[in-house]
Amino acid sequence: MTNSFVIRIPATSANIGPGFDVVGLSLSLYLTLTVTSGEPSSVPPKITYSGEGADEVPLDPYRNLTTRVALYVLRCNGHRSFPPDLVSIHCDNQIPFGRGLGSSGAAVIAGVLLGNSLGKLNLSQERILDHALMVERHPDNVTAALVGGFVGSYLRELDPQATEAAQVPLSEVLPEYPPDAGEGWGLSPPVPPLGIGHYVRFKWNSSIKAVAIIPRFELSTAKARAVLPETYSRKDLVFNMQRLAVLTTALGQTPPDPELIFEAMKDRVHQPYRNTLIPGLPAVTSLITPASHPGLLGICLSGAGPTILALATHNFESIAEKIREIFRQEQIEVDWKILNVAEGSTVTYC
Ligand SMILES: Nc1ncnc2c1ncn2[C@@H]1O[C@H](COP(=O)(O)OP(=O)(O)O)[C@@H](O)[C@H]1O
Ligand SMILES: N[C@@H](CCOP(=O)(O)O)C(=O)O
Repeated sequence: MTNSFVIRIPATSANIGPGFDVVGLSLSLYLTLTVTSGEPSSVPPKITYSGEGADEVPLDPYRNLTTRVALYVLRCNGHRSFPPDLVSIHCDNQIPFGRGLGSSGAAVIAGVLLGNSLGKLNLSQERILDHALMVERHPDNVTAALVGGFVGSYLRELDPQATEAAQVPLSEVLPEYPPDAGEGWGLSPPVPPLGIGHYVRFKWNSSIKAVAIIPRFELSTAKARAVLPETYSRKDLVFNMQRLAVLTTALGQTPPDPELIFEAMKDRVHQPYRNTLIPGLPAVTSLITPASHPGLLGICLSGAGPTILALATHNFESIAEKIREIFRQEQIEVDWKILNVAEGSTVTYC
């Protein structure tokens, strides 16, 4: 007899301008896993992909990010490997890789929910987040992907022992080899400390949609983090905090105030440093305004980029086409999509 369940995770846009590593917004593009169990066997589960990333993602369950995370969760909770009756996992992916739309955060949440379901672990939402934060160490994408909506989160300051447990290198959290291939496999993985991440959902005015303008090139989050400085001036931090404090309420107000939101989506902590990696970004954020494009509320880099996120209530197409024109001047082609704010992740048993 076969059983199956479906895991669905939304895309996310992190930062929304000033909220670097703090806020995230879930968006209506999805990573969907269909997981099938059947007769027990010693053969590893078969992984297949369709959609975004299908031609580049590893299909070996000991190398694929989602299944490695699932294995990590299983091993933290007393299961050595995948259950023998796990036959196949099909991933249908709408979230483009390396574009700042939270593909890796979605893959990580998918992995934690997969491990939780396969091991019948019944982990609380808080514990699910703890496991995800051992892998993706900034909370903005994973929290929004898990709970949905417009979300602010912080990492709790841990005691020295828990800090050590939460700082082990990713290669130890997610070793890449199969169970019989090395000494390290016998060791227990680092179990997440309790209550690493905490979050709150902000209100969101439902007339606001997100236009994602997606350049046709990838930029890894790691590379876009490597260009950021270690320290900031008080002036720049105050600039961002003032705007973030206003933004988290302004996007829930009716009607949304374009002038207030446009200024509140400005940033001095990450976008200026990422300009060099995303030709066209300075022009996009300075040339298109609510005055030039009625309906526009604000523009920011989505996550670590290169996608641009324009929040708007109408005139979506003209905003997107203007941004396309600016990128064309830099010889960069884009695709664009009008997205809604999405609900959080779901697991549905068939
Ligand atoms: N559905 C997925 N399954 C497996 N690996 C994935 C999946 N989505 C993303 N990844 C991995 O994450 C990488 C992209 O992560 P990252 O650089 O953080 O960009 P993003 O902004 O899309 O999260 C991909 O190149 C791939 O290695
Ligand atoms: N706060 C992070 C967000 C990265 O998001 P991603 O979708 O680009 O992975 C950052 O700005 O580095």
